[in-house]
Amino acid sequence: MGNEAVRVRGLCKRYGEVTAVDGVDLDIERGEVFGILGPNGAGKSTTVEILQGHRSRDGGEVTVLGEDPDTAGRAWRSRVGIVWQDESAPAELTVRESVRHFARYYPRPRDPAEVISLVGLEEKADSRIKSLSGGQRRRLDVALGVIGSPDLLLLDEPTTGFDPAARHRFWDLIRMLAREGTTIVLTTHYLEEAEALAGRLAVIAAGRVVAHGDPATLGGRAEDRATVHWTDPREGPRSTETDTPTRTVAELTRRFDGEIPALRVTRTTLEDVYLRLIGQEDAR
Ligand SMILES: Nc1ncnc2c1ncn2[C@@H]1O[C@H](COP(=O)(O)OP(=O)(O)OP(=O)(O)O)[C@@H](O)[C@H]1O
Repeated sequence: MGNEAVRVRGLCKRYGEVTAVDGVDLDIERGEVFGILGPNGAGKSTTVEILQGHRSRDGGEVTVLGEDPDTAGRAWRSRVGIVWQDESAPAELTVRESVRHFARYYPRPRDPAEVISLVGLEEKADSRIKSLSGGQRRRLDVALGVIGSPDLLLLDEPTTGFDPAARHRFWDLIRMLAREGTTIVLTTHYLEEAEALAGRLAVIAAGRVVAHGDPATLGGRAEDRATVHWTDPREGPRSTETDTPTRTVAELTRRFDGEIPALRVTRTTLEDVYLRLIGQEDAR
């Protein structure tokens, strides 16, 4: 076994007539932050649940931290942190009680107070879970996912319902865990989140990987032309596509003899590329 945290070959999963996962291959290195994108119903959660060992598969090979999640035991489970789409910690417990409770399941847990602070729930530490807002509840889910100092953290839509500040705090937490060497696999519908966190991404549509790579070059993004936008005092807003935006800006600088009104240079966003990839799939 090499440096791989996750190796998946030809993964298939059916629910009755529905083929949810249809031949997925994934290679995720130890220490990577790996993002899985895709539309609703693409098969992302099913794939992550299979990696977690919480769902059986109909075909293919899966190795997670060197073991098959279908047969791996307690020691393996303690090395894999999970953030569910809907966690069900007992509603009557307080935040602090539940984090301490879950810490006891692990051989080398983090400090519960530290984890509560890392997810920004200090002020709610003594509140009962049932009194938390949706976003606070989700932050608790993240706390329960990281309390065991996992080697691999599997997060299914971890920031759904987070306000912008909580999302940025979560990103800081993920970056800290990544620096410590934790491998992180997360699904998300927020493309700026994928771009902020993931070193590599896979886009899944209709149960298949339709593209994978780093966010900067995914789907040919790096080869796309730039667009230079400016406002001409007589003609109004103008823009031009170009392979040489620096030259275009230099020409405009000469034309305007200095400052170019309302200058902007844009490139294809990850969202543009994603929608293009998904659009191609829809057209099939
Ligand atoms: N327990 C289940 N029983 C039957 N069908 C299921 C079950 N779970 C998922 N499916 C179906 O499998 C397909 C993939 O679902 P999955 O939840 O893996 O998608 P997803 O990419 O995570 O979607 P979302 O972004 O909406 O969370 C969908 O068509 C879904 O309806």
